[in-house]
Amino acid sequence: MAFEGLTERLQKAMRNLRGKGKVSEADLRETMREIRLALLEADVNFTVVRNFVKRVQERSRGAEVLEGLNPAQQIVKIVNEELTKTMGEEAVPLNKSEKIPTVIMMAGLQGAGKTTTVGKLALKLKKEENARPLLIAADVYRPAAIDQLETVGKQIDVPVFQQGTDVNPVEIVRNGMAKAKEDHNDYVLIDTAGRLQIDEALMDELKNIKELTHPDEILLVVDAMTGQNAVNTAEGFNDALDITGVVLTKLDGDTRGGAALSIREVTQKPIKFVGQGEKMEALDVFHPDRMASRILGMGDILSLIEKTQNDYDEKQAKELAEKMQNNTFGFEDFLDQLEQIQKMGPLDEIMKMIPGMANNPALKNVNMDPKDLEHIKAIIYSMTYEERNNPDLLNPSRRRRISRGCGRPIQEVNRMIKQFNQMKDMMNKMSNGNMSGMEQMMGNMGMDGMPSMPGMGGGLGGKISQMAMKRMSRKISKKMNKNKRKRNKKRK
Ligand SMILES: Nc1nc2c(ncn2[C@@H]2O[C@H](COP(=O)(O)OP(=O)(O)OP(=O)(O)O)[C@@H](O)[C@H]2O)c(=O)[nH]1
Repeated sequence: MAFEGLTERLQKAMRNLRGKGKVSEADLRETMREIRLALLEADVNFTVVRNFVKRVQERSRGAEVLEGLNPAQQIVKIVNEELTKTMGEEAVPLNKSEKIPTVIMMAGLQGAGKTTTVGKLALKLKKEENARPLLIAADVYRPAAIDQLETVGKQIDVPVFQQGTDVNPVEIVRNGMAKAKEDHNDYVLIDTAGRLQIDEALMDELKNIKELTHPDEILLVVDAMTGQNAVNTAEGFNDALDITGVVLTKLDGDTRGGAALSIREVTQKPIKFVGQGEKMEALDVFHPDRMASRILGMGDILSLIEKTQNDYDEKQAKELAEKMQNNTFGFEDFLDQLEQIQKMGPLDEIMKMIPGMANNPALKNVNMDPKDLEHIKAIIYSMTYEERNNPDLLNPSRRRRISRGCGRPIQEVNRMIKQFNQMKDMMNKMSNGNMSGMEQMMGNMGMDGMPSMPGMGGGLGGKISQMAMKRMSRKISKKMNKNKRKRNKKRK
């Protein structure tokens, strides 16, 4: 799971401050030492770590006294804000040309995910802007690369311009650009060659393509799993090409966090997108604040809502919310959800976006590996219609019948039903305004045991969660209104 170690270590560092009315200089030094080690272990660039810790330490010392926040809560808030700042404050949109086509040149080392990202970005533009992109295959050194781009193009139904491997790449790009003008494509995405390492010949070729096309974007694709190497690669490409942004791929893997946290500060270039899976849909805009929350294990509810909004219609979402609230969520709905979730990406990543779930031990028990999904479906298919809609009917003899029907062991049937009930219970609590998710988050952050706040469930931590909830609900309603406006506009 991405950032797992870092999240745990940062939470542990801040837990040391738990329950302290006043943070002594020694406490602060110890916490900063832990934070520094956590970041270094996550392969964050040394200078970035030094600057980060210095800023957090300075701000924590002179901790601006916020009404209602105790020192420990303030430090969590400072760490969150500084993590965000390190990654660039705000999401940076794609540069666009006033005249079509907008030219996006994609660069990166072999295997970083360049070709895949070209396809993902083209699909995103097509879906979100109704764009008509053209992809140009300019990697002539590996015939397989051209085939791969052709396959991607077919998959997303976007044309690919290619001239095989015998024509000079700059010439291919020149011809591809002419073709795009002729066909009035509004975007051109150029898939350039990759090498195992940065070399002069490659850089010269890329410079020539840059000179020819004056791209609006030069996006460097780097593999998040390679940590410091990704940062060094970004530095090298940036020196040669003056890139305009970075796409960080494979954030769905168990990357430690080094690349995400270092690239912006080292290169001064924004991370614009993140790749979070192999599927064509798995490309998301990079939001530094959401990534900071995710790293701190505070969840990323906004991205989760966006993901669901992309895949659900409003009616479905409303029905689901009602079912959660009335506790009438049954196995039929569960099947629907499983299929939706399968489309969104790996389940553990989705769950991590829910506040408090990142390091939740319960999550480790929610055993829904994609390969188990078919078994889960088989179990549900062996239930009668009544049983699916009223899981309380599932007594031992019915369970044995289901087990025989689907050919899965009874233990597995029992486990699945138990997990389903746990999930249902959690959904019901969260949707009925019982802030268990938020409480858990505060618990993880070492904020439990604080005096309880009137109007918020018992025994939870202080004002910061109230503030976070308010901010979050403001953001959510803003986002939903924006999406509504977009939809209305589309309808017109
Ligand atoms: N899990 C995961 N895999 C990814 C992601 N992006 C790309 N990949 C996979 O990484 C592998 C390499 O991706 P490519 O797109 O072929 O890489 P490339 O940079 O074009 O490589 P060359 O064509 O060899 O220069 C493929 O198996 C992709 O499916 C991602 O965000 N997550």
